[in-house]
Amino acid sequence: MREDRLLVDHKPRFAPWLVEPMLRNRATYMKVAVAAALINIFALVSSLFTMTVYDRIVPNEGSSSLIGLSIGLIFVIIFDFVLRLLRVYFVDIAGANIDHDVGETLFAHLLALRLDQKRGSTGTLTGLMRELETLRDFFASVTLTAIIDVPFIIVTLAVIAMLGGILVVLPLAMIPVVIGAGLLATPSLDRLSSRSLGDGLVKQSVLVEAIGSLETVKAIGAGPMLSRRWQAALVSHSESSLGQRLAAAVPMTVANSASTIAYCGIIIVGVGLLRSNTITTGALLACSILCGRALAPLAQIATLLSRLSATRVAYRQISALMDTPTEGPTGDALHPARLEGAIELRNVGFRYPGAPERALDGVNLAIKPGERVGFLGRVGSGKSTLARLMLGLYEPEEGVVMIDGIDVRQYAPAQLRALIGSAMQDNVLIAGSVRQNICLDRAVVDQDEMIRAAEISGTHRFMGQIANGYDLRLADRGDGLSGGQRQSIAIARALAGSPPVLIFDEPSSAMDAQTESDLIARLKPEIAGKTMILITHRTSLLALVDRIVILDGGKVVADGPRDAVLQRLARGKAA
Ligand SMILES: Nc1ncnc2c1ncn2[C@@H]1O[C@H](COP(=O)(O)OP(=O)(O)OP(=O)(O)O)[C@@H](O)[C@H]1O
Repeated sequence: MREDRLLVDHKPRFAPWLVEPMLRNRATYMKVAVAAALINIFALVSSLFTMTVYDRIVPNEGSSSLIGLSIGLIFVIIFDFVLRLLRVYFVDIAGANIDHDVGETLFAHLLALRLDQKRGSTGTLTGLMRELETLRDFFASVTLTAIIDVPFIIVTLAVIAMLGGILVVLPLAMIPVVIGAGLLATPSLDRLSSRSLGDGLVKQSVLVEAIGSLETVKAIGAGPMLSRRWQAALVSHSESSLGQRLAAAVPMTVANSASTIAYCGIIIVGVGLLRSNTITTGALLACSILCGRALAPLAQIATLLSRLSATRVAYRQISALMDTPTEGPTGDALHPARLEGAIELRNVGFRYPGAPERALDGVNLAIKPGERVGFLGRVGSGKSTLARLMLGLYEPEEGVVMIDGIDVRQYAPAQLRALIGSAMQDNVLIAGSVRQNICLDRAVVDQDEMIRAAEISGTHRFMGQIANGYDLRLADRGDGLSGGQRQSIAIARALAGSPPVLIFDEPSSAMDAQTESDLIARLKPEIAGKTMILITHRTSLLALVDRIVILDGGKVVADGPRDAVLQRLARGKAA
């Protein structure tokens, strides 16, 4: 038997992404527990005060004792007030810390997600991230301290038994009723919370789609279709939310009614005991006050149970996201300081998740350091896919992609991509200034380097002439700039820092002929000695390359020196 078979795959019951931040805050939660314990003790004190006043002070008209007791009680009330504030403060601090730590881990995980493992639309993923708030609300809620109050139910009941004897049966009998109602409601609450979350995610995804592409939605008249989707999502979400709230109200209402029944029962039975002189008036009053105190945590537990369902559903969803594999090797990743720029694909086959056909099939290519290769091919022939595999954004299903003779999967993804300047087809810009979009907070890109890259790409022409041009804030995804301007900034971003490998996917598709030919002239000296992958439909750009590869249906159908391949293409067309 192989050794690794002997190892049991131990999966912790509670995920470390949540447990570790909670443990880090245990000192704060301890303070909350101490405050809650003292609040419970003070609650006992105030009921004993009532009993003492009725039984000892009222019959004896002892004014000095009453003044003494009142002063003592004032101190208790002040302490109780301060402790209650502190309890809220500490719970809030712990909740905020947990929210911060979990949020950070989750965002880092989201950025490292393997693209082939990404499930759901952008809206669904953003909705899922919002579930963090449900977790935070739970850990930052004072209701959570009801758990600490639970052991004090026994203490309070013991005091009721001491003062009122048989009267303790009444609150005691209500405990299973409240717990039973809570337990009965839990399965439906779980189901409804889960449905409500799912409906909320659908709503979010319609919203993100509509807002993200508002211009297109209006231009193509997709508004009515999206409105119908939005209506359906609204109806479904409000139905499930209503059900969730109703199911949560049942145990809470049962807890309130149980408390009233126990209180009235204590008064009715207590009057009988009073007549038979079994208890004193003070004891009866103290018992009625304590009955409310004993059952209050149960009402809070009922509230907690409803929150717990929503929290459990959010936890499961976030856990599923956290369990999604991230990119990069499982062992120690390679962090190369520089790259030579050799790229090799050996028998590479690739299929997008769920796609019926392979996007790449049996691709073999060897690109030497400093070689500049143009990729041509029809729409959907696999050119962009090839670039994505070189960047390690996707892993091949078959074969291997190597950079400098090392499988791309062995590199730390962020480090590899820092050494490859890429301008992909959709050249999305990030909200922020033009400077931020070019520099991306990289230490290697200072102001001079930014301007150098911007001059080559042509960005300096339109940004350098506006006052504060580089600090011009771009809206979401670079809206507000023309397609060609966005492409120019994306090229500057790729060139900044002078990476040894460049991958350009249709870099000039939105540029006019003059802008493009100026760009080609400025790029020529810049790309000397660098490995370049240039995907294009424009023959003018081929002036930058010395070799051409043609793809068709995910396969290499031609590969050779630029002029020879172009001649063959021209002959083929002429024939
Ligand atoms: N994210 C994706 N998920 C599923 N299939 C995809 C995805 N991206 C591309 N494809 C499919 O993979 C195939 C190759 O696409 P690719 O984008 O590599 O083509 P291309 O040669 O770059 O095309 P174009 O010239 O239009 O940019 C196509 O059939 C396409 O439908």
